[in-house]
Amino acid sequence: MTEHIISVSALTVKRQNRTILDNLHFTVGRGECIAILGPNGAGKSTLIDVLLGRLAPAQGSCHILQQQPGASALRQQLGIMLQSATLPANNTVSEYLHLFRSYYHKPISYQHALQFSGLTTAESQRFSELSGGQKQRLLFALALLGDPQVLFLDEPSLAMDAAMRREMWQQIKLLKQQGKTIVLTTHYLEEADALADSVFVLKQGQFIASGSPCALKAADKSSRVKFYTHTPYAILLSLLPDTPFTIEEHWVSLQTPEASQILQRLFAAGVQIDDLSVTPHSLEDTFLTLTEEQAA
Ligand SMILES: Nc1ncnc2c1ncn2[C@@H]1O[C@H](COP(=O)(O)OP(=O)(O)OP(=O)(O)O)[C@@H](O)[C@H]1O
Repeated sequence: MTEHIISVSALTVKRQNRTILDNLHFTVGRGECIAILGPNGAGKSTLIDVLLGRLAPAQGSCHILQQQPGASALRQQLGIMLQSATLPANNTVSEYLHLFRSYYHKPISYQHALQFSGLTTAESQRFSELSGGQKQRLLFALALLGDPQVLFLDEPSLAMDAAMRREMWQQIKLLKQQGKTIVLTTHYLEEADALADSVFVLKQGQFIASGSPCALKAADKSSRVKFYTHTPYAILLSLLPDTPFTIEEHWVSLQTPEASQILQRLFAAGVQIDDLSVTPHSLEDTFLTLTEEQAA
């Protein structure tokens, strides 16, 4: 049986009598990574606040390693990297790593932490002298210092360039293999696709979809079709009465589960099509479809 490191049941959170999280259920096993996705204001930070014991639920329960959120026994077991975190400007990378190591009973080695930070050549730089991405990398390394069982990563790769982001993804994958349980919130859907075993899409405090990134993408079978044509808008509209499409400088874009039927119809009507591309959905498309469907 899977060991549940995190279990959340019937969780409801209210602020000023307004329901912010509504009857959420989920579990996370050892070595699993879940990604919480959702548009602005969906309730992601609120959920993290509850899991960290900073906010009490109105109803339901949360347990992390069989403890209530906020329990002192959990402190050494959790690694937390929050989007809002910052550090005083004048201390160096090396000073921060030494200082934060001293907070833990069984910290990872200084060298190992430095490796996680990716700042081996910037050990003596002050926090204020680091780039946005380097600051994030340092905060990531600090979250790992106590060799935690559970990691909370809130927008971890914000401000990172593609190379730095991919390097951090590799490290997160290794941490999963070592059995760390990870709760990730991110706006980079590619990040959720690369790292998460399960994705939970939050909208107005409720999960509107959940599953593996593959399952979510497979459930949404539509593809994105794009082509170049000089056929007038009115003719395209008459051929595609039920398919929403956009046209911009002769480029037509549409999203449909029936790409081949639609293209056959256009070809049969003699529509001249150039530079055709039909691409399967990315997790981002699926996410947008889901959140737009709910809004509609
Ligand atoms: N301190 C607060 N008091 C009252 N309402 C709040 C408070 N903090 C957040 N909210 C409300 O709770 C809802 C969820 O906010 P939350 O910050 O959890 O969303 P989010 O998904 O993290 O958004 P974002 O992606 O923009 O960070 C929003 O409607 C927000 O206005």
